[in-house]
Amino acid sequence: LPSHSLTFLSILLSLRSSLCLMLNPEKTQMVNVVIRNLGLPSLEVEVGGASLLSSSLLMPSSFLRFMCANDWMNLLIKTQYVSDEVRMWVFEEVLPNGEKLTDVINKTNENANYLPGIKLGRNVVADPELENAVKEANMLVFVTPHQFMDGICKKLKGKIKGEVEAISLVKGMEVKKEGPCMISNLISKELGINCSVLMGANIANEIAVEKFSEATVGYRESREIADTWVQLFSTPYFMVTPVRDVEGVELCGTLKNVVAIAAGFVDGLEMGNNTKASSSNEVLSAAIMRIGLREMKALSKLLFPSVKDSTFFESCGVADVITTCLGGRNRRVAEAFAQSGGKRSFDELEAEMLEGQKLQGVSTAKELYEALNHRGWMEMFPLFSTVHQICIGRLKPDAIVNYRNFGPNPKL
Ligand SMILES: NC(=O)c1ccc[n+]([C@@H]2O[C@H](COP(=O)([O-])OP(=O)(O)OC[C@H]3O[C@@H](n4cnc5c(N)ncnc54)[C@H](O)[C@@H]3O)[C@@H](O)[C@H]2O)c1
Ligand SMILES: O=P(O)(O)OC[C@H](O)CO
Repeated sequence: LPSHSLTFLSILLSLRSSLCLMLNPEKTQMVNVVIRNLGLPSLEVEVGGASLLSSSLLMPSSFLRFMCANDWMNLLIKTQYVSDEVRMWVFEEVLPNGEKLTDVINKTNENANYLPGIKLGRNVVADPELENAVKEANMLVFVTPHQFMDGICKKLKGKIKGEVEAISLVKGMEVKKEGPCMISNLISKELGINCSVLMGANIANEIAVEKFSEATVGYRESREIADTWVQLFSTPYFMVTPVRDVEGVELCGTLKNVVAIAAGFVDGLEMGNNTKASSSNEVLSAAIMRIGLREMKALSKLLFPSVKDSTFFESCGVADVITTCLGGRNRRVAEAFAQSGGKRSFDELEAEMLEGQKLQGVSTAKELYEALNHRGWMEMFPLFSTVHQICIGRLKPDAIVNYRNFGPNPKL
């Protein structure tokens, strides 16, 4: 698998193969949860055991569960430090040898599809039954490609009981008739529970090898809940900062994927050019990142006036834009798309290059385009709208460097 498949903390939420961690606070003094995105990265979480888990806000009972599927989630599942059973919801797949993915995980402690070579804790149990996996949960972590979240929430509706807190690592949005719906909102509305978010510059394969990185927890009201998530995910090499701005943090994680597609187009346009001048490419990439960040901030504040400027300087903001535009899957596949002159479709390239992992930026660009169109904001966001039009073949990839479209916009 491509190393970055770890899909970050989305681990916690992605449903490709979801996970549930069940921790018994009475037995657990210190819980270290290692989260791995699809292939490499791992995120270690230290939990102040009893004190954290017995927080009245979070856990009337004693179960912490992670619902995730793939990369990111699998990192979390490297829970050899968790004393009790860890249940992980896994989107069932049949491997080429005919075995079920969940059987293989339970037999070998390895996710052969999305995290090969990494031993999960012996207490990790892969569960293909979504409802069973979340039973008795009072902390839920969602990490799944955003396109599956609506279906997952519908299946879970009415099944989540009691005092439950959720956190979403999913970078993406749903567009409903009434406008864009952030995934944390979808979870809150469908399941009737509070949902925080965790976003940041987190390429799975780098986290897998425990390179230092940061993330931002966006919370709504309770600092106590935010601190609990921060404690849960923080490790010496994974620094988590709480910010009271759920929408701002989540929109950063969502919109940066569209900027990364634009950055990939720029890189792809250079391919085949023997005189490729890295300096000019860097200049162009920097321009795309700056323009993208400006559109991210402007749109976020238009949608939610409460969004804070300072959020864009957290890991979820400028850092994730840089990381994804330099090293993410969205950038890589968009580069291949531009190299083909737009002749190969994103679906084809995704299947060929990502081996089961899912691109977020292309569908988000479409959703964004619909939302901008619906509100009459298209002209205010030329980068966002150009990306979608290139993706569907209405414009050629080199439209991304039509700087006249991206000049100063007094409305932003
Ligand atoms: N990989 C990273 O580096 C990374 C980092 C940060 C955030 N994220 C975010 O995490 C989220 C999940 O991304 P990912 O990279 O872990 O996933 P992915 O892109 O690797 O997608 C594959 C996952 O989708 C699941 N899946 C496939 N079909 C499904 C279905 N019908 N229903 C439910 N699940 C299905 C598979 O089981 C597998 O776990 C995304 O929002 C992503 O933006 C990823
Ligand atoms: O590989 P990408 O493009 O999905 O990006 C992964 C993460 O979101 C980077 O923070």
